[in-house]
Amino acid sequence: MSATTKPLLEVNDLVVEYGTRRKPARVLHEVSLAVGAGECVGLVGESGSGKSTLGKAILGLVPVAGGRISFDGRDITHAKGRERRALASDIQVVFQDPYGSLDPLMTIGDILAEPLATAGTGKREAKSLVAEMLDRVSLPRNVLERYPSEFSGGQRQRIAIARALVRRPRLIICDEPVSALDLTTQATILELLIELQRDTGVSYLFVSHDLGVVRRVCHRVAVMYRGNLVETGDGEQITREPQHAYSRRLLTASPIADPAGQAERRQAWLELRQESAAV
Ligand SMILES: Nc1ncnc2c1ncn2[C@@H]1O[C@H](COP(=O)(O)OP(=O)(O)OP(=O)(O)O)[C@@H](O)[C@H]1O
Repeated sequence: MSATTKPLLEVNDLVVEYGTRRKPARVLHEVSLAVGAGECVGLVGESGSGKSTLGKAILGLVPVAGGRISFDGRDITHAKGRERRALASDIQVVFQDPYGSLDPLMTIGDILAEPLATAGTGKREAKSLVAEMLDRVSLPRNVLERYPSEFSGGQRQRIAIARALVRRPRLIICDEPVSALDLTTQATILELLIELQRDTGVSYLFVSHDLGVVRRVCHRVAVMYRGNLVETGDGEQITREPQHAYSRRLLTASPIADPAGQAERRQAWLELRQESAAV
């Protein structure tokens, strides 16, 4: 991160513990990570390494036992109540399971309008924002009266992405957003996420156990192992010369997908960052 561009999200020495006060189980050990404006940072690691817990801590869904989380220079580590609700305008999430994350009793129209109603957006403006989001995720307007059960996994994930985007957040935590989908659908959703980032400048913290997926969409990659962040770098570099033994193992287990595309995407982001620093 250059001195001229401050990261949008900064996590410093973050500690999260589950269990009880008497018998705490530490699952994040002083984790530090930064995500710049318009950047996609991938968080990879095996199951149980603490990736989702880090995402949840940023969203305020688990208590923080130590360290600090800042968003746009503001300390949000222990934000609660009104302050936390207001943060929903800036930080949103897309979960892994497009079947469980959409309320089956709500129409798509209501699902997409709900975050706007919570934010106090007027009905007319909400209607036009919802229509715009449907266009962005390539869904027709006639889905509004229908229910989640009428859609495929990929279509549901498009709806979940539209819902995350509708308040125009600056950061989306994507928690394994494609791992419940078949390979072809994975590819189209990843393309959609890349395109949306290019068009809106939103940042992503992209959680995945799949290094191949992360390399495809992310400018930088952070590797987690047993609650520790063991390595951060660009995907190219981690693939070429992994520093940590665990990264080497992760690499051996991952098919290498599109290294040229990843390098190109990182370069584009670096150029964008330089341009915005120069303004
Ligand atoms: N609510 C909870 N209570 C107690 N322990 C938990 C809780 N949630 C997660 N853990 C434990 O915390 C550790 C980290 O879990 P976490 O879900 O963050 O890992 P992960 O890397 O996201 O794994 P996965 O890829 O399987 O989702 C694991 O050991 C898990 O068992």
